[in-house]
Amino acid sequence: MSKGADIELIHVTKRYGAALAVDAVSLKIPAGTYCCLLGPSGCGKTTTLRMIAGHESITEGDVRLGPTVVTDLPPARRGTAMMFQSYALFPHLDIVDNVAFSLKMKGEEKASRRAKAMEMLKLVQLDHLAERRPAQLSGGQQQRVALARALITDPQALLLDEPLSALDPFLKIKVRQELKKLQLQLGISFIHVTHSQEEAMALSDLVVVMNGGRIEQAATPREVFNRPATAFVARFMGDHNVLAGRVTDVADDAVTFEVPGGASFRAPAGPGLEPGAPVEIAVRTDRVRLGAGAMAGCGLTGLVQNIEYHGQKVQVALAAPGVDEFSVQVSETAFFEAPLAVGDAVPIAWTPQDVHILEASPSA
Ligand SMILES: Nc1ncnc2c1ncn2[C@@H]1O[C@H](COP(=O)(O)OP(=O)(O)OP(=O)(O)O)[C@@H](O)[C@H]1O
Repeated sequence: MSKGADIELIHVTKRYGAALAVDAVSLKIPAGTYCCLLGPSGCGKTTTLRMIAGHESITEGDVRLGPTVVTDLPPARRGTAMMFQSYALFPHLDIVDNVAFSLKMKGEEKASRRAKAMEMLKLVQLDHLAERRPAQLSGGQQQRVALARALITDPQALLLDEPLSALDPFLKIKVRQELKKLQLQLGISFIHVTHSQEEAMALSDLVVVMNGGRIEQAATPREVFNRPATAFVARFMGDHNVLAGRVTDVADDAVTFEVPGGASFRAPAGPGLEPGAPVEIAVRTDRVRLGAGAMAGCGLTGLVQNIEYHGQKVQVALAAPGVDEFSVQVSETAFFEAPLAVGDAVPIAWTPQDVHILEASPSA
């Protein structure tokens, strides 16, 4: 059982003068969820997080935590806690006093607040460094102090703004695992802002992909990866080819569509797919077959532009008529059974089941 509360955003909008930073965003984050707000720079994810925390006023709409509308409450009275990107530790205080600071502000007496701070430091495995100052800790350790300091207020949700961005790649993965473990242990929601799709996929129960102040898709990592709602999501998550074409034929269970270069493909039928309708599709780069392994019928031939060796996989970039960029991921074994070179012309194919039809973007 989770002790946290559901968080709900109801048509939340933020304007800075004439600029619309967040545009009528509605989202429900069930209690006990690891949620990542994911998107490119400027998409409104930090502003959304800050509005949940109460560090930014809400122009229109409401934020609810459990049964309480917290829209007009100050940060300390919302039941949320925020961990800042910079960690914002006090350099002149030792680690215990840094963690205990918010309890001091509430007037809690010294022995009791230091005891609670030590408990929090144990939780993040830093109790052995309690007497040190922030400057005497590594980046990863400072980050754990910041975590302990946010958690000491016993929040119903923890808000994290790019918590891993200052760490080196090795530490990033280690701390990421610790964050996930801590969230499961505490049972409260963590809402984590990141521009890294890899980070969001690794951590989340719920990935919220934002673009231009709006939500493009909010779903599990698997759903977002396998069934990206829009071309933006497919491109942002990566490992997908996005093709634009036009429907040429509609049967009961399948449609045929054509890309500008003349190649035509079949895909599962769907609503709104009338003859002549423009359509955008996504095909995972690891579902495409090349060369002798490619089935007949697609009629697309690609010219190899670039080959990158990635260890387990080899990434082949191709150009084809009517298709600007096309990327295929081949297993190392398959690639070296029939190696390709830059300049080779090679048949490309995939099955209709691997074609995913995309919707129009809400921010388009
Ligand atoms: N205080 C402000 N005044 C005016 N515009 C702002 C302010 N803060 C943010 N914005 C604008 O609002 C939009 C959303 O900003 P926000 O910081 O939420 O984006 P973000 O997705 O978190 O980006 P990043 O990854 O770069 O932090 C941007 O266009 C930004 O320029």
